[in-house]
Amino acid sequence: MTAAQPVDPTTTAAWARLTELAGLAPDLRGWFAQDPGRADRFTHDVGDLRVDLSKNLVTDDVLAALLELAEQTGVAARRDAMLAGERVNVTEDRAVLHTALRLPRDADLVVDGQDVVADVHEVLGRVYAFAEKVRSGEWTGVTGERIRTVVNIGIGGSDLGPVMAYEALAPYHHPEIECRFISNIDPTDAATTLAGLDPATTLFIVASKTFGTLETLTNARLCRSWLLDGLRSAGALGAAAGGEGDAVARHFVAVSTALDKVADFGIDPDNAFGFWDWVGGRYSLDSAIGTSLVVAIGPERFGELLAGMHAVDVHFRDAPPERNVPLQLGLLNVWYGDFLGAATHAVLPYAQLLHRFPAYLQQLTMESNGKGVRWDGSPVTAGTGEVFWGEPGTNGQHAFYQLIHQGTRLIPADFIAFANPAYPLVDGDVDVHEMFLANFFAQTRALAFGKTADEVRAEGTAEAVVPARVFSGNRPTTSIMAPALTPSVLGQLVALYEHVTFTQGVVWGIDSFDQWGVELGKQLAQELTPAVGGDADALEAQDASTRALVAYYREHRA
Ligand SMILES: O=P(O)(O)OC[C@H]1O[C@H](O)[C@H](O)[C@@H](O)[C@@H]1O
Repeated sequence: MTAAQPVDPTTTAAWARLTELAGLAPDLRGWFAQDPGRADRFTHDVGDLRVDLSKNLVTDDVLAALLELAEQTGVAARRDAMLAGERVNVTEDRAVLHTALRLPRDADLVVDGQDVVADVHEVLGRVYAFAEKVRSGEWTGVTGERIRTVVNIGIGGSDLGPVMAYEALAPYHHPEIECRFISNIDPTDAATTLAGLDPATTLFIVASKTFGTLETLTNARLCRSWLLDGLRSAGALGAAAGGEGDAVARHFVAVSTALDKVADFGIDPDNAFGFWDWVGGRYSLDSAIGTSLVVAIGPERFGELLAGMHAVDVHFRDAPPERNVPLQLGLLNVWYGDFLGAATHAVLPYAQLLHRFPAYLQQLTMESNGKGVRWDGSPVTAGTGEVFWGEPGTNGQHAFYQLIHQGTRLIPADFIAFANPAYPLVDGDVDVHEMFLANFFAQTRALAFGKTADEVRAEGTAEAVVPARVFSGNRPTTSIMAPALTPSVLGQLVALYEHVTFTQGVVWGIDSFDQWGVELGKQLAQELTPAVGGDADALEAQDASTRALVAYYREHRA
């Protein structure tokens, strides 16, 4: 079964009610002053995450209307359809089962007669066995030396998730193995990432769901040449019994749903780890796409990441709407985007280790919900897909927070922080992490409650400067805290945002699991390649601007 027709959210009674409520002026100062239970009532736990929604621009009435909107647009029914393996990815006619990747071994899920749980755990077992061999040094390169560097070659979902999680879990890395990541087709990426590496101790993981992505296959070929040239000039290629083939077999593994193409590339199918078309690229960190991460942190820790994700899946499935955190966060995003005019959403981790988390979320949220048609092909009826962006605190404070505090645009922000630092350091007798957290608490407070003109005057400020120093407040934030950034907590955060994204998509009637919008550029790049290379006819077929740009390139290249 595919999905029911999307409901037009703007025709629901809840939408009408929300439109009315959007006309009321927000008043976080007043709401907190009059309602001592507000912080408590708007704070929920999901797994190890404490999520405080109370500094959002919502009243009980708004929240109730948002929950009605979810009901009237069928969020729960579609969630259940997704979890059961129905083909909710309508435009690609596929099931959407990233949640199956973290089901425990004894769970039950049969889709189209296929035992999905058994399939998932079979591949997981192979990935774990491979990772253990690399970690223990049993897996060697052609010269018999252990692997010291793992280079993941992938892009989009085959890069952003693994990089983000590798960076986030630095304290859990194997001490003798470093992972690096090549994604961009800019040759600088391969050149700088490979610089200083020893081919004899380097292992490549070519990660591509389709195994047809130009960037990844080009980079994989560059790396293969680098490997073979390096081994040859070190006189090491002769050590490989099978010559080049054996070297590639010892130094290249692949992750893909297209195992036939992996074999065509020359990678031994025994060294390939599969996954399934029901895993979207941006939802694939917890599939074999995470192999580099498994090598880095080990199977046990990766298992904790999966368990953390599963805990949030269970919450999303079972928690009642009044306590369902991903559901409420998704609805809040709809509230800000469609009723209060927000076009962007900041994600501000107060954890340096999460420095790639906003970039990861950009693909998850924007490739999922940046759509103008609904899953039945009709145009969307409301604004969709806000721009996600962010940087770790406190760096952002000294850069763009000015605009969040005093600018004319509403920017809802998620603040993420941990009670325990990854690296506790003291400056004299000051705990630096405490200083860091004080900034997190201060920012969310300043944004919510601002500073009135009278408060500014009371500090003795000259009248002419008072307006510039006033903070309006009523700038919404969600605070997410956890005891520490463990693999489980990272998994919880990822699953949380996956379900936030899903919720928004359903309200808008969007297929959050296709990405047709990336295709045109890819197609035109292929068409343009001959023109860039000097083919006059191909150049002639271009528009005037593109012709001139290509001509500029050809005139100026060295
Ligand atoms: O994993 P691959 O098949 O190589 O795809 C890599 C990426 O490129 C595509 O164009 C999509 O936009 C992404 O969703 C995908 O993650």
